[in-house]
Amino acid sequence: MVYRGVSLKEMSIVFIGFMGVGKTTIGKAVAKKLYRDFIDIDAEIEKEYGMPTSQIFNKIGEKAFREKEKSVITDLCKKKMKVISLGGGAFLQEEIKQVCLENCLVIFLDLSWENWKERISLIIDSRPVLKGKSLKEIEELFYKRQEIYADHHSVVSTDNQDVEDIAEYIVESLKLAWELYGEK
Ligand SMILES: Nc1ncnc2c1ncn2[C@@H]1O[C@H](COP(=O)(O)OP(=O)(O)OP(=O)(O)O)[C@@H](O)[C@H]1O
Ligand SMILES: O=C(O)C1=C[C@@H](O)[C@@H](O)[C@H](O)C1
Ligand SMILES: [Mg+2]
Repeated sequence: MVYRGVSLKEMSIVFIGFMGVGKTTIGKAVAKKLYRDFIDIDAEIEKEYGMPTSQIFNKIGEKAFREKEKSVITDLCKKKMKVISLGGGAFLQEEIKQVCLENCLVIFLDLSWENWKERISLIIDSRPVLKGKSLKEIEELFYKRQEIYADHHSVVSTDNQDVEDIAEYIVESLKLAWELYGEK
């Protein structure tokens, strides 16, 4: 399969999903196993502004963050052979969704609410969107956000599995797809 001159095997892989499901952690592990460059979109934005996401939200505002998120993703997802982890809110923007689905293999990392809420203390301080929200409000956001992740090429359930096992499963699935549908 070749699309716009890019073979299935060359296509960049994009991870999507709610905050804290493990896009950055798993993306990094998958990139290492595939000997590919890893790009974390939040880290790219933070590098450009020279400050962490919470400060960008506080000092410059969410609107500017979202604009930067769109331009960074639009540029980077056209590159080949990368593993790219998006921020949890990136797919709120239709343009981002379209450009990723057209140029990359989009993998949705799915985690149940029951498993997700065990992880809250690990991420609450660094995710401005969660700050000041009650557990009930976060649960509502969690379920509402599932709609934006519904458009993807593949889904991987990550409940009760460690990072290494998930990354290994993804790499093996990719190799099978490349073998079955890749050009000879
Ligand atoms: N499979 C896993 N099992 C246990 N802990 C995990 C797993 N995957 C990720 N974590 C932990 O959960 C936390 C959040 O992971 P990570 O930063 O990768 O999430 P994310 O999806 O990139 O979030 P965001 O959308 O906010 O960027 C980290 O502390 C990470 O170590
Ligand atoms: O889900 C979200 O809206 C966000 C997730 C993070 O990855 C960051 O992109 C930022 O904190 C916003
Ligand atoms: Mg991340």
